[in-house]
Amino acid sequence: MKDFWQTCIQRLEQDLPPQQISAWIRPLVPLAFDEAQAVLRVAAPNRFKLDWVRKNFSHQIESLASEWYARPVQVTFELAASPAAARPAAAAPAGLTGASAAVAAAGLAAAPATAAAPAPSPAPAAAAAEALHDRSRLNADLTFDNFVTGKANQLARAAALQVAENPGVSYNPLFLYGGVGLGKTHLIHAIGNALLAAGNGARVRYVHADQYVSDVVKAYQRKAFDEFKRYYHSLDLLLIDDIQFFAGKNRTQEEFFYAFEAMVAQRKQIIITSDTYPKELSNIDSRLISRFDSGLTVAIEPPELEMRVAILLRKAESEGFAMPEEVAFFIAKHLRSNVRELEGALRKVSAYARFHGREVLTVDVCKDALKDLLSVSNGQITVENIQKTVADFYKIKVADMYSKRRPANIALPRQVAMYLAKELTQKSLPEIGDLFGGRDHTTVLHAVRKISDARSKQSELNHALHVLEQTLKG
Ligand SMILES: Nc1ncnc2c1ncn2[C@@H]1O[C@H](COP(=O)(O)OP(=O)(O)OP(=O)(O)O)[C@@H](O)[C@H]1O
Repeated sequence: MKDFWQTCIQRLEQDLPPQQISAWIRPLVPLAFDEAQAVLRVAAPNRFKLDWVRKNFSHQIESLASEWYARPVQVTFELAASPAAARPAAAAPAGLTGASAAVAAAGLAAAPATAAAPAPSPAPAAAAAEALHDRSRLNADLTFDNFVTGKANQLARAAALQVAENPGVSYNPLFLYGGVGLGKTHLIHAIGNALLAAGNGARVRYVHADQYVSDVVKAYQRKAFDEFKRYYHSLDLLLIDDIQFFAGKNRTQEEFFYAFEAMVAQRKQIIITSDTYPKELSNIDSRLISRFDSGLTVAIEPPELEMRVAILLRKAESEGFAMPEEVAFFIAKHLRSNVRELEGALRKVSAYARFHGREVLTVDVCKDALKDLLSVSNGQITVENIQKTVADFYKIKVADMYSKRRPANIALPRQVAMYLAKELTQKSLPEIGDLFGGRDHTTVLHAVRKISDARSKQSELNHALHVLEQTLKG
């Protein structure tokens, strides 16, 4: 068993970052392998790690064990100091269920010394870890392990991992921005969860910007600003989601400014998410905007096709739902805007297949299940629609799209709209020119080339185009 465990760690080291190995895998202790039942018992040091490992790594460990023992092996996890781990295993202890009970009843070898000392349950360390976790308001399901990576988010993920490993040191603040449903919230929970799991008692708090605003209001009403300040300033990691909701909330912005200054001065980590990059935030104090931009600002882009397929396959697998690749490709080709939309589609397809008793999921079944979603996403995009959306986005008048005026603040949006018209509609260059106030087709061609070239070099323009495409595709 020891040989297996060593190999298992080595194999996991090839797939997982070192931080995850030291946080999750090394603290585990293999207790015994029951030959008759093909069950491997593994102890985790506290309840939090136990739940996490069971949820995120049991699958990988099980398949490695099955490979090693050349038959299907079940892995069960238990608390290291729990009576189950300590018992010499003559009879199943009360409260144990399923495989653990079977294993205990089957009579296993005595647990190793680390796990053998009888201890009162629950272990104090586990209780403390749980309490920290509850206070943090983190969702334990959102981890690095189940965050699918692709071109669209690899930078953001790398920065997030770096910050989770060296909080307060590498990038402070870390500012993540991107459109709806692209995984910003997921990623910041993953950072918080990783930090908690490292088990050094860090004080972590996730808060949505709206909640922070209402905390400020409550502190104001109760005249409890000192307490409010003490709490926020004492955190080691503050994760604040959707900061654009601070717009126009002056008192909130002021309080946040003080919290920000205090935390950064003490090398406490702040991570912020937003739907746009700092300079584009409206109604936010310029002092704050410059602070937001003073660490590392990274975009999360909408996922590309391959990544959308990978997300669908991964999510289907984790829900025990068999999805053929061609079905995943079909969904991913039609639903392009964000991950939340993909999750919704997956739920629909799986419910539909279950309801109609379809065991084998085909593209036709999928078309039926997603009829509504697909008709919306295939809705016609018109040049008029593009002109209006782009004008709103850049805060100019729609009439400027056809006018002959050429100041820079109008010329760029107009070129963007021409580019999108070429990309998203079937119209020819002369037809697009006509719709832009009777311009020549070479003007349109110039705009298309210019924007397409600029988008590959300027990440802000690229992001703006993604947002516009997402809006237009609904
Ligand atoms: N790369 C990814 N891998 C796996 N799941 C993802 C990924 N990106 C997003 N998700 C999932 O998609 C859903 C939406 O993501 P999330 O809530 O993090 O988006 P968001 O960017 O914070 O959006 P909003 O701005 O609307 O709050 C979540 O269930 C999340 O777990």
